[in-house]
Amino acid sequence: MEAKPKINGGGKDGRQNRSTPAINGPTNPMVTPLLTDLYQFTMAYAYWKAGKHNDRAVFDLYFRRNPFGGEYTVFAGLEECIRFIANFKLPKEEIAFVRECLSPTCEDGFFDYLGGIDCSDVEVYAIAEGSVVFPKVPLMRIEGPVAAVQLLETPFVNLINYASLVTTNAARHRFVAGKSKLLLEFGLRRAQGPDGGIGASRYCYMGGFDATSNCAAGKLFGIPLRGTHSHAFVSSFTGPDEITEKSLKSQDGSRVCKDFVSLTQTWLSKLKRLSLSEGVFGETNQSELAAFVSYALAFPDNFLALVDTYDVMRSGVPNFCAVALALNDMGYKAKGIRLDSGDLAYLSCETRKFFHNVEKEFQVLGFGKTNITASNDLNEETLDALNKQGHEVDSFGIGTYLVTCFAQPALGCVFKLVEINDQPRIKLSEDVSKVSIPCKKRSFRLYGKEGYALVDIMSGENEPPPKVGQRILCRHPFNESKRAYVVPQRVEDLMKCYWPGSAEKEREELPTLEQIRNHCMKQLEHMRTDHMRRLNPTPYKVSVSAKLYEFIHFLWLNEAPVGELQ
Ligand SMILES: Nc1ncnc2c1ncn2[C@@H]1O[C@H](COP(=O)(O)OP(=O)(O)OP(=O)(O)O)[C@@H](O)[C@H]1O
Ligand SMILES: O=P(O)(O)OC[C@H]1O[C@H](OP(=O)(O)OP(=O)(O)O)[C@H](O)[C@@H]1O
Ligand SMILES: O=C(O)c1cccnc1
Ligand SMILES: [Mg+2]
Repeated sequence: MEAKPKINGGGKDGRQNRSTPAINGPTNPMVTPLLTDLYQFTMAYAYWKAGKHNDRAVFDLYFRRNPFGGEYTVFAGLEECIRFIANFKLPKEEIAFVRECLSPTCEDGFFDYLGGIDCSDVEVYAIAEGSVVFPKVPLMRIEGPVAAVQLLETPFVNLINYASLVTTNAARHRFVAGKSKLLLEFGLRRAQGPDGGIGASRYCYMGGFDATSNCAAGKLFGIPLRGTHSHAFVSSFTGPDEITEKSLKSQDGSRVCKDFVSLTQTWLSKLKRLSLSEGVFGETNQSELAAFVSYALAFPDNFLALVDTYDVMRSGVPNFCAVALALNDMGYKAKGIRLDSGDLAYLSCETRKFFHNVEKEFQVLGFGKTNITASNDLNEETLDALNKQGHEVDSFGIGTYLVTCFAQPALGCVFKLVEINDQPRIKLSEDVSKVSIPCKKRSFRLYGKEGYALVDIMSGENEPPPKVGQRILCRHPFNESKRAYVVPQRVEDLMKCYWPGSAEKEREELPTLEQIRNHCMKQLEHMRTDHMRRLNPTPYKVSVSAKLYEFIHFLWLNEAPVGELQ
């Protein structure tokens, strides 16, 4: 079943002028400045008390490891961050609550200051939403007064984490399913709450799904809506006698079939008599047939049937074909079936054979190609297994594993201070992968001769950018021996300004969901397949310039105390 929702705008203002920032607030009204960790407010107070709150800070938002054992991630959630920052304001009631939560010794002046924060002097630079991204490279750089930017940490990380994780999950499912399959997101009932459900539908679409069953997401974001019907519909019928209104007007309106139930029964008998069905089925379930007939009478243009309530090959598929052939007599083309249990490879192949036989025996052109949708706890592994076995499924309905990100529940984005008052800062760790990369940086993607991305490189903000045709040394940020020269054929400057604050810069327009999705699909198509494969994918190289490398290690040694052996 297909529905075409009206797109209600989704808050795209399409304007670039900062003086008219008509950016809607976050999709979820629960996203307010209070949706943060208490320590952001306690730190804000301590910054304020120390007279440090307006120190100019630079934070990077990035993740450390790709999810799902893969070597790529899709960046998502940026629009929501910009909507949040564009409308950032602590109302009186929220300030009163913060006052209650903090120590009674906190001075009044701080709460006046909190009420005045509006992010008009915060700058946000980011990689385009829907881009393929890699560990350690900043997805976003947030600059501004340290206390204000600190308040953005938790909501920003929250808005990016699940969005990027589920978009990546969707992209991975798309990669395994292949381009030609229709992918339907069916996860709302299993998602982590209403926001998880709405977010999943939006970001799965971004990551390459074709449609969702979630009506609210269809209305909010203009995502195509699709659906079939459930087992309850089938089992709610007890037999053909239940059907009282049996007439059906033909598709062109020229004829009326007074008893569509009888027409279907006639077709069922013909199917039974066919040599093709010898031994395949005897008596089909008549209550199932009644359900299918009723559905066809309600939606003659959109007839589809869930065929596994009783027995797929002995009842569901023959019953479907009987109704579909009766509809064909009346000028309608049946849409297809859904399989929701059993061996989906085997059943889809058997069903396809049955459809082809019907086409041949009754000369119904195209019947063999009738759509087969499959669902039932599908995930990357089961899709991969079906591919290996060979199957005849055209569309996959995927819920639980997709939207809950069952294979990995969090991406692990972090928000780290990299510079304050023009002083680069570093966070050290015993675990090298957790050492932050200091400095206000720029990042570039360098493309090779064959058009594929070769490496991402970060450099200090004032370093000259890499140039096409000019050899540049790309160094692993922490491993001295890992380095390579690259002569880029194309250089892409990854970070754009999405919120200029008080800087005299153009604000990047927020693209529509459809544009982000297209960008995402294009980016994934241009990835080298060895980075994309499921088993042992090749890591994509993330590097720093020679100068930044030297500086990281200088700062590292500078900040790390020398141990003493006794
Ligand atoms: N050919 C196949 N190869 C690999 N996995 C499959 C194949 N067909 C189905 N699956 C998966 O196997 C699992 C079967 O689920 P389960 O064992 O619950 O049986 P079921 O078909 O749902 O049966 P029931 O009707 O009893 O619920 C699902 O996750 C499904 O996606
Ligand atoms: O399997 P998922 O990937 O989560 O896809 C969504 C599932 O939701 C529906 O039924 P539900 O699971 O509610 O009931 P069922 O398992 O008894 O069919 C549908 O029939 C799918 O099986
Ligand atoms: O439309 C469907 O078939 C559907 C929707 C949600 C969950 N399972 C199936
Ligand atoms: Mg199920």
